[in-house]
Amino acid sequence: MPILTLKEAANKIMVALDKPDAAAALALAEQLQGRDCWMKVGMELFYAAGPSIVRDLKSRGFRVFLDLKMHDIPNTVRGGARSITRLGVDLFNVHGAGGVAMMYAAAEGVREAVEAGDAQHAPLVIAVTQLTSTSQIVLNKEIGITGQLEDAVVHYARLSREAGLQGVVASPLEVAAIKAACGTGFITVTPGIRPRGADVGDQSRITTPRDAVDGGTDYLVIGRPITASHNPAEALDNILKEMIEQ
Ligand SMILES: O=c1ccn([C@@H]2O[C@H](COP(=O)(O)O)[C@@H](O)[C@H]2O)c(=O)[nH]1
Repeated sequence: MPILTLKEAANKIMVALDKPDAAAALALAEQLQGRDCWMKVGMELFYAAGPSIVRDLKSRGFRVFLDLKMHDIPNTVRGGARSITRLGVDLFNVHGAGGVAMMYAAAEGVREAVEAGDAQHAPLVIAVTQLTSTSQIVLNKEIGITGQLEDAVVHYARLSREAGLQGVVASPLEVAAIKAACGTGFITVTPGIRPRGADVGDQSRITTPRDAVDGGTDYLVIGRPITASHNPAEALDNILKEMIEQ
């Protein structure tokens, strides 16, 4: 794996701003300003703060991943994708379990918003494969999908590529298999990142930041190891240091 510069490493980090309101999220984002990382806005923050949080983060120079994991009938997802595209986010996601027609509708919604002149750029659209909190046992015994978890992830990755999406959300452990199946340019966005000794919490399929980089992932989604730290900027800097160490 080629050694990364500090800027390249920071560009790969998406900080999960899982905060209860805009004030808390922006206070945290400001502590991390100047480091070139992305901000990920998920359900907790978006449902509390609304679309203005995207504009607030964009105006501070951050790239924004809107992580709302749409999963609905194709017509509804198409409309959702149009609205999200108008917001100016850089990346958003849908659930691969919605199927090819639903994922295709998301991509269509993006095109429609851009062609109508409602958006300055087209966001990337990616699909969630299997949540990183899902274990092999839960997949087989509870959700009822048989076979290996990695195969289920690769199956969704193939479907999302077929639907014209640009990548997937998966664990760093599945990156090699996804790239082998869908090509190296197919984007992998990987939560389930835990620095050595960090609390695993509800995640199941995890690696360290360094192992994720060495495994070839494009983006590392990191929440609590940074956001729950008493010094988030220092926690992020330590992760960056680990990612670029020779
Ligand atoms: O499969 C998935 C999809 C999304 N996430 C999101 O990533 C972050 C991870 O936060 P941590 O605190 O580092 O666990 C969180 O916002 C999830 O909603 C995921 O973990 N797994």
